[in-house]
Amino acid sequence: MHLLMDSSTSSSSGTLMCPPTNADNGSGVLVFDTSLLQKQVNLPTEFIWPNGDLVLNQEELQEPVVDLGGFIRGDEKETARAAELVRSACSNHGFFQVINHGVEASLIQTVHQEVDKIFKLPLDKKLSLRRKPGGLCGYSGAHADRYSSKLPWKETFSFGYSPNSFKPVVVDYFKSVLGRNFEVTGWAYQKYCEEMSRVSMLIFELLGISLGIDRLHYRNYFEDGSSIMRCNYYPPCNNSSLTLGTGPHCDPTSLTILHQDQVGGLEVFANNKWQAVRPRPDALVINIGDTFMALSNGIYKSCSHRAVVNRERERRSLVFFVSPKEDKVVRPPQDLVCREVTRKYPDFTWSDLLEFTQKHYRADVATLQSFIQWLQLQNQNRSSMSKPSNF
Ligand SMILES: C=C1C[C@]23C[C@H]1CC[C@H]2[C@]1(C)CCC[C@@](C)(C(=O)O)[C@H]1[C@@H]3C(=O)O
Ligand SMILES: O=C(O)CCC(=O)C(=O)O
Ligand SMILES: [Fe+2]
Repeated sequence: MHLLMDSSTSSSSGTLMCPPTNADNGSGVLVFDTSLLQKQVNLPTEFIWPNGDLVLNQEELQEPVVDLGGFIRGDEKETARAAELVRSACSNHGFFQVINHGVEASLIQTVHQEVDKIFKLPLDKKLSLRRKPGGLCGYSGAHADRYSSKLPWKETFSFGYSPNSFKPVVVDYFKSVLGRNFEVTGWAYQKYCEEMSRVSMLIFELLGISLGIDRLHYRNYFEDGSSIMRCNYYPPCNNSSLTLGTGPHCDPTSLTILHQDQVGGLEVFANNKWQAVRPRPDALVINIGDTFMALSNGIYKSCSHRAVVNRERERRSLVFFVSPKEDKVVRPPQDLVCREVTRKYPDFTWSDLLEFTQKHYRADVATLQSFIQWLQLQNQNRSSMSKPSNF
């Protein structure tokens, strides 16, 4: 593999050298060079994950496939049936697939093809698009600019989307970072994000119905939300059994809408074992994130999942993460709290949780619990600072 490092740092993998690129800490940054890495026999230690995270999947997840057609048409019986499937999936592990969602197959196909235009760019061009420290938008190779162990075997390209903008924000982003040649690509992703946002609103309505609260409650709450779109590219890996494309984690966001190609690799930890999500070209995979778990007072689950890599085949996935507007308080509706008697999580904002995952904590399976503890500590410190001192 080919980790380029600064000359003052030695690597376990025998790497090429380049000047330090991380101006912040001057320690040098590993570079995920896919043209070289596939030729290497041994996997560099930076990419090796602990055995506990690598346990093989045993079977396929039996998640419901929810037909949205009847709900979109306003058919009451079919809506009730869809809501019941959503309720049972979300009370258990938080994963389900949706079909007849109204997103054109040709649009999904186009955005998958466009992924290659980004990841097949020359390495130096991709590095010039790298996401800034503490930020989320841009290119990342194995997250090597942020971490030095348990590196994910993937490249990502991420950008923001907000539903109520009057400007085509995605097109503008593509044009500004990649130039005019990427205007068409930008439009494909703009349309895809608009469609994902539309589907997310349908799902929020179904979630409201399934929880027996005002059906528009979550839909209205997320109307001015903020989203992150991420393209994932997982190159083939000779040592695929030692590494992971995305390590075990719960999404810190509220709702995730994912489309994976036919290679497959998404796995969910449910009923005490890893289970594969079968790829379906016509379906979108939906899962509940930590913020929605808090918004449902813990009734709906955000569950651990990961992406394994393939020995022979490259894999692509498109992920749309939905979150509330940054400063909006994350608090479950009163109806749910009354039913459950107690609040499971304190109030927080998405902006606090986002900052936690970008500055203080590497998102994993315990992000929400760790964040709540951190928040409580911050609040204690703040209140002790504001108390009059007796010395
Ligand atoms: C708030 C976020 C943190 C991550 C990007 C967004 C949405 C999901 C998060 C992530 C994908 C969860 C898995 C681990 C992670 C580090 C990754 O492998 O990409 C996460 C993201 C991140 O911090 O980049
Ligand atoms: O690529 C996948 O299938 C999973 C990616 C994922 O879980 C994520 O990006 O949060
Ligand atoms: Fe995820």
